[in-house]
Amino acid sequence: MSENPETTPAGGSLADRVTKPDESKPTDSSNVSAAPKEDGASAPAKGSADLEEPDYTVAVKLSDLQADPNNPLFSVKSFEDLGLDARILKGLSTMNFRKPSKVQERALPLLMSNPPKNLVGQSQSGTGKTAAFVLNILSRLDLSTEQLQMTPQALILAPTRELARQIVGVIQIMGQFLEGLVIGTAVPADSNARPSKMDCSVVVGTPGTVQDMIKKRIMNPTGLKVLVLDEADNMLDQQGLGDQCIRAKAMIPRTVQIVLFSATFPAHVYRYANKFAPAANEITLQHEELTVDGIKQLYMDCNTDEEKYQNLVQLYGLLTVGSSIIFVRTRASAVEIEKRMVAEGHTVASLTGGVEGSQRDAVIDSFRSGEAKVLITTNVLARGIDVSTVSLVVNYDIPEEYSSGQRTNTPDYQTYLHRIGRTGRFGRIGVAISFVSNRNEWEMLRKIQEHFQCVIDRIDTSDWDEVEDMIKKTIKNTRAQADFVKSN
Ligand SMILES: Nc1ncnc2c1ncn2[C@@H]1O[C@H](COP(=O)(O)OP(=O)(O)OP(=O)(O)O)[C@@H](O)[C@H]1O
Repeated sequence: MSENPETTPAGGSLADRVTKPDESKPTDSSNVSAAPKEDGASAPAKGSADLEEPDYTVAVKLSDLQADPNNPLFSVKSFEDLGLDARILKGLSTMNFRKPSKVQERALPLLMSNPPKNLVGQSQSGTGKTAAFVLNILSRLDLSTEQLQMTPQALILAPTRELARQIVGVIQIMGQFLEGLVIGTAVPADSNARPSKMDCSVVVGTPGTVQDMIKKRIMNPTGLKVLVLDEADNMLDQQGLGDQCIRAKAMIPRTVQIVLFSATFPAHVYRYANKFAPAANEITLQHEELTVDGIKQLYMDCNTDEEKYQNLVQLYGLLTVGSSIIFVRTRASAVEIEKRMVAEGHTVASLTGGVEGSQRDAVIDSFRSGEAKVLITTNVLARGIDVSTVSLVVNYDIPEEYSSGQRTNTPDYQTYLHRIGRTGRFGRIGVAISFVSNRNEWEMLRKIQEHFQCVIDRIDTSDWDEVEDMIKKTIKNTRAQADFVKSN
């Protein structure tokens, strides 16, 4: 069992309802593009197909990547071919989604066929799994009466409040032309807030809060038709979350379509996933297929912990080229590094599970909007978070497996992959740098390369100008495979 030092606080009680401003009219586009800034994924505002990064050299267009059969974004069909409702197609077009990705093209027919079948779906980070499950849900909703609009028909569970809020943002935009669609967010409340009833068509939340709401009859589960677990391997495997998911599932109709998605499904969780979603259709990958070509993986030798810090400070100028996420092992070191860097005049923010409720929302929102460009965090944000401007990820500490609360010196392969996957989203280019300061970390890095059959190159820190040049050059190519393909 992989146990992260960070877990989502469970059992909060606030329902944060998001209701359409005017049910009779589709939300206007100014409202829509404002939404991701404060809440949802950053990409839908501009659309991944329509990068506006004028300073950067765009070497390969998204359409080229989507035409390459070896690319996870490849597809032969169009969204129209997938039989989606015209109002949903209109939502996709405002997001600038021109063609489905491979996982969308494969998953949607399996998800949308009748009678509904369960699905266990795997695809690389940043390849559009969210749209795959959201499109199925939107297609299955019956919003023909007010009562139906106010009764949850689909439930999406995610491991963190940040991811739940992000998914709400995606549904808001994708479903903006569906009259009567009401979305509820079920995440832990600030301590003084009162829960409001989940009178909505779709609920997105963290498992502890959802379970609590069903128990307290704040949420009525009897009309549910679809249950989605995003980051399903983590949800089923992580201490606490797994039990909460099972209890939530026991409270909802047995007839629901169960959909599990993740970039990773380690073997022991996969077997369990098949029990959770019986007789499911499956879309799976080999672990050598899991790394994303657009993410350039590097490492930096640091002799001591202090040298890790000094290298981070040296990198600061690069961290702010786009946006960056620094992953550390513990909440305490996130806070410590933040304090030290701020005291030295750098602008950084930190987000850990030690912070709660709306305070956490304020930090992630300022990171999404670009106000804060460097975010120091723990594994709490390793999964799912989609901020398209993130061009650099730093593993200040290499992610490690825990056993009975103790470190094991064994790399946490899944977390490594999810962490680096915060960059290089949907065909973009990103850089991931791991700091290595002792023999154990070196050994873990070696195992990671072996496991994923990938090469992690060393950065020579004897000449910082050169380091800067190399990283900048990589980051400035916004599309995956750009340089790698063209220069070879
Ligand atoms: N068909 C599409 N065309 C253009 N952009 C897309 C398409 N599908 C998804 N995207 C964009 O790609 C980005 C990544 O999508 P998403 O967050 O769903 O990835 P994911 O597979 O869930 O990744 P992770 O495993 O990290 O959670 C998002 O910004 C999304 O808006």
